[in-house]
Amino acid sequence: MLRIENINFNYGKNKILNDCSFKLDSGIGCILGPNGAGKSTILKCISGIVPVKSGSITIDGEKTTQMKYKDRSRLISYSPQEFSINFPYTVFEVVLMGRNPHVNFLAGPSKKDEQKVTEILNLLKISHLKDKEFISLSGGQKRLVMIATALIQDAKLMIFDEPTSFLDYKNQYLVLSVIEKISKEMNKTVLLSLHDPNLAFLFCDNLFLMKNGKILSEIADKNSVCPENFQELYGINTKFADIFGQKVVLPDKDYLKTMI
Ligand SMILES: Nc1ncnc2c1ncn2[C@@H]1O[C@H](COP(=O)(O)OP(=O)(O)OP(=O)(O)O)[C@@H](O)[C@H]1O
Repeated sequence: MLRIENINFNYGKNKILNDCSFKLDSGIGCILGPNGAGKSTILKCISGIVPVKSGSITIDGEKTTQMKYKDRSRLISYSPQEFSINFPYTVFEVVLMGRNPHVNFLAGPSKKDEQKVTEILNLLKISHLKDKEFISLSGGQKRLVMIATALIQDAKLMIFDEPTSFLDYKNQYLVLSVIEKISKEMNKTVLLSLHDPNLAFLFCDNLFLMKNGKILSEIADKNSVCPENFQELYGINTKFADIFGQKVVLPDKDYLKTMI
């Protein structure tokens, strides 16, 4: 499905992405890595928000870098880490905008598009916010609305940059459960970034470990990730456990004490 081959990206003279390659065939893939590793940058490159300097990005064999904006928007949705909307749009209007790639410019959104907004707001349990102005919402509520806007775009590949940031304990699980449900039931491929490896173990099929603008391994089955990988990635010792059949990682507290 998604193939990233040797992509490079600079901000000015600073090399940010260095020959990154990986592939994601289906399901949910997660990029894990320390602050500043380049996670947001690579997601922006794949979404076409920023242009890659060299290398190739394809979806089902089609080069996305050469696509027109509207064609790419039907193929890839992108939910950013930060968002700002200054106009007093309601939540309903903001989510409806997610349908733009499918809407005929002259006819405007249809009743069916509006129905989809209601469905997605119900799915994310935020229908009570529908008439509120987006700018009046809390950080976590805004995050849920932006997730709804991405989901309604109905793209083949859905990209979410830290979809759990600002969300409370329950809503982190709710959002990832909705993403997982949509990925499974509607056969969507998802690429996201997270900071919590336990959420990644719980919801994601493949992990891509990223450090200093490089993907450390091209394909990382989550079952093969081990404490050595986390030592290389974050420079801390961790302990892995199996709890109720679920892989879990915890930092080694004795090791943490040696760091301070
Ligand atoms: N607009 C920009 N101009 C210049 N440098 C930038 C810009 N955006 C990001 N960078 C730099 O690119 C590098 C990678 O940033 P990026 O946001 O991709 O990392 P990240 O892994 O997503 O980090 P975090 O986990 O902290 O969100 C950092 O060194 C950052 O300072």
